[in-house]
Amino acid sequence: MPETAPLCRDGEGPPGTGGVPDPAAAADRPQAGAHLAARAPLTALRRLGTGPRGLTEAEAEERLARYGENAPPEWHTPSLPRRLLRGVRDPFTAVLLCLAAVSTVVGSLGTAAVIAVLVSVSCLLRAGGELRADRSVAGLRALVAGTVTVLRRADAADREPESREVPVGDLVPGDVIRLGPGDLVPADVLLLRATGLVVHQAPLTGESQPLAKYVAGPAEPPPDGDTRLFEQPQLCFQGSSVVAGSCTAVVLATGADTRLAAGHRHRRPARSGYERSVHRVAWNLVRFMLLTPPLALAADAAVSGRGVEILPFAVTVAVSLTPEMLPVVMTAVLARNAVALARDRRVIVRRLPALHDLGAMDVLCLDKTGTLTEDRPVVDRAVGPDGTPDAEVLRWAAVNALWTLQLAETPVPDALDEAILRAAAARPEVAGWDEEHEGVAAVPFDPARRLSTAVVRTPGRLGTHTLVVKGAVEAVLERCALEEPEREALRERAARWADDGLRLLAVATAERPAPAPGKNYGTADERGLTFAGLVALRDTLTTDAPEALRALRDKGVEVKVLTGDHPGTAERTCRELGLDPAGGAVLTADRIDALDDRQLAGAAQRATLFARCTPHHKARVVAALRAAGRTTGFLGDGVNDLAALRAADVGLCPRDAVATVRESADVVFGERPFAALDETVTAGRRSGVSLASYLRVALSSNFGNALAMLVAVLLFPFMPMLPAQVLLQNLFFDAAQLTFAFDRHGPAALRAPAPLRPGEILRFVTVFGVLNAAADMATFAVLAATVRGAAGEAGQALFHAGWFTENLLTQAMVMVLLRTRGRHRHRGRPGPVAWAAVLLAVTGLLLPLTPLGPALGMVPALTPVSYALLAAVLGLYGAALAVAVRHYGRRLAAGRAGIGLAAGRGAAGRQP
Ligand SMILES: Nc1ncnc2c1ncn2[C@@H]1O[C@H](COP(=O)(O)OP(=O)(O)OP(=O)(O)O)[C@@H](O)[C@H]1O
Ligand SMILES: [Mg+2]
Repeated sequence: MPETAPLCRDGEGPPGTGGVPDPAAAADRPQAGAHLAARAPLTALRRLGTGPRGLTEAEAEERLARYGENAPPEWHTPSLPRRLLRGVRDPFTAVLLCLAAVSTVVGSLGTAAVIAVLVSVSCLLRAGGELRADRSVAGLRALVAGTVTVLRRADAADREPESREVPVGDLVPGDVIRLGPGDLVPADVLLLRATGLVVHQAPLTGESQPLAKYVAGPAEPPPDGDTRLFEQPQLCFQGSSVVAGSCTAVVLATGADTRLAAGHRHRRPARSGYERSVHRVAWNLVRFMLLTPPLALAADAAVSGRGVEILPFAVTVAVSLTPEMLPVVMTAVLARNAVALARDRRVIVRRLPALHDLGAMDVLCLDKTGTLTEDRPVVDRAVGPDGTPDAEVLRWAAVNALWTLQLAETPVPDALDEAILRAAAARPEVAGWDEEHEGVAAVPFDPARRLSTAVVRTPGRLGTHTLVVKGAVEAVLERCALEEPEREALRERAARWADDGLRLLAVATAERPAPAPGKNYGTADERGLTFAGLVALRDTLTTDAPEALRALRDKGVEVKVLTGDHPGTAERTCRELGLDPAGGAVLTADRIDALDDRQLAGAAQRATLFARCTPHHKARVVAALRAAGRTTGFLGDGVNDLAALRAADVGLCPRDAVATVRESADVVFGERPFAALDETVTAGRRSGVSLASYLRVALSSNFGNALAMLVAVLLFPFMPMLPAQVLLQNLFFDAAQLTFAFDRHGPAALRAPAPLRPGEILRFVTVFGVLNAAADMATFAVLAATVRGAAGEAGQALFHAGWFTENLLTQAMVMVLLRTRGRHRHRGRPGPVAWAAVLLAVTGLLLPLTPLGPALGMVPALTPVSYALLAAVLGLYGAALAVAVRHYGRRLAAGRAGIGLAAGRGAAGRQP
């Protein structure tokens, strides 16, 4: 806040009259355009058919029926047709559709039909998976749905409105609401009164700097037509969040009429680390796929010159390279784990890809107050400047708390204020504290300033006001008129108490002549204060935190604490949690300020505790950790955590977090966060490991096959497999791969973070794809030797049957062997993937023997010798795979990198 920021005076805002309902005006639905017209509060209230005392219950009910629910746009889940359409936008689907078009043009209608079936099945399965996941989360949405403080009257005769909490969805135009720090602006509103209000409008404007909002005084000219809508000081919009201060406002537009809803229709959400990883892998494949048909044609032209006759085959090779089921398996893996978390642990994953990021997370930053502690502070003692108990200190602290609450009209008091008010009410020695003073102005607590200030009339002294300031010890002491040694002594006393785990607030006062009418108090008046004393409070540790954090560290997730509190208090908390902050130095905000981003990246990795952080510091530390290549999670609950939560790879919060935090978090815990943290991380890792093993298997096998077929075109005067055969075996393989969504993993696989690394995956796919192609070449050699005797068509049918069988057998083998390394494998009964592999192998062996075989152009008439040779090729391939997996896994482990084959750490999607 700038030094000259005004401390708002009481009584600012519209006069408490008017509000005569104007039914005619109320009848026209308030549209977004009405915002601009509605600058003067009184006019707006009249046009909305309401008054400063809000609507009656009956009016609100009638309007709710008329305007509908005030649902934020992200609640509107897309319909099934829209989901299906979205599936078509996927790059693989797009390529497949192109290939289908080419097939149709060259008259290969069968191929086109098979591709159409593949695309439809994939889109349907994917949309179904998403729908299921959305439904399960929607069921829990009520659990985290926000409420808002609204002023309503029982009936028109009722003069005084009652302030009560209603679900955000029940808000209607004309409602008068109150907002405080951490609240999400639930609709488009016009301010009636505001005190130190600062809002963050990034979701609407992308502007990261918070903006002050206020009611322009009657003397101030109305903003001119050029002032952009979002910059108008008297308007706040749905989707913005209150960073500091408070206000009373009238609702102008709700639901689909808000600016956010209007903008939402045109915006695409940003990509997460996971999406970037998958995207990179996908585009590399697409490039290769697009290259395949021309490559096949060119190769053929060079060798045998069959021309367009071979085009259907070339298209088929490209199709066989496509992992059609990739989007399906990806969605299914994530959805299945998210649904299980919602059902079993009441954990809501609001953004599916966040589950992968959670599994990749290798450092978790935690807020202290309210997350690691209960945030139910109790006043322990209040002492004067000399360190002896002094009731006067508690009295001033209570006066500050009461008047900041009253004048700033914050809907809910913060925990420290509540504790002070409770203590003052219970202690006879401060009796009467709430009647002696009358408040004049106030600035509510702001985590960046770490202060709250109230101005009250001084009893018995007309024309004199008393400024009462309370806040963090350092922030208050630096504003007090004290000699340096004295200030230092007070700081030291505070540090000693903080070491005992006490939370501290300093209190100071100053008498000032009342300013002339029209002049306001400014933050510059908070200088030269008289130090009154300290209030010490106790807060208890969340009982299940130590155990949960230990479990997390055992799983390779580093834990760091980022707090706005005193370093001493925070250090004590860390020790009680079993985190040793002394190992790495404690970084305080002033030290963080002294470091540039690069230095901070190093320092942030070493430190465990970061104290006296403002919201900005918390976000900087998180960003620095990410820049250092760490996948960073943030768990917090307060307004001061919002920026950090947004800066993290994955943001987590408890259910009772402030509304803005809940709306920004990727994962919301429905019950105690620490009770479910371990399982949530494990679910994330399970997703990551499943996805990585699916990608390894599907891509290396497809790549190997495509490579082998391209080479075969060069070597043989006939096609190594007919298009229909390729497509059919592709279909079988795809179906088998769907089981990856249900894959099980041994505990060893889940012991370390499991990020998807596109670079590693592509390298793996290249190595194992070439190995796979080599096995296919060996198969070709055996088959070529076998069919040498059989002439023409019959020989080809034999060749085709042989390769069909061998190919499905190798794919089955790849499914089992490339999934996970030995000790990471699930022990016990074979899982769904193993069963699918068996089924695939059996299909490969038996299908050519059924009537379908000859219908597809396959005649299995291999000699026993050929069978023996093929078995040998298969055995050799299996052995080579096993050796390569072991070798590759060890190399990866040595390089501290992993794609689920080995333990590793690092950021998903950010390495080259
Ligand atoms: N209502 C209040 N009035 C005056 N000072 C306050 C108030 N609430 C907090 N403070 C002071 O400001 C400091 C910073 O508060 P902030 O809310 O940023 O973090 P915190 O609650 O201490 O810790 P955490 O970041 O772990 O939640 C507190 O440690 C306290 O000294
Ligand atoms: Mg907190």
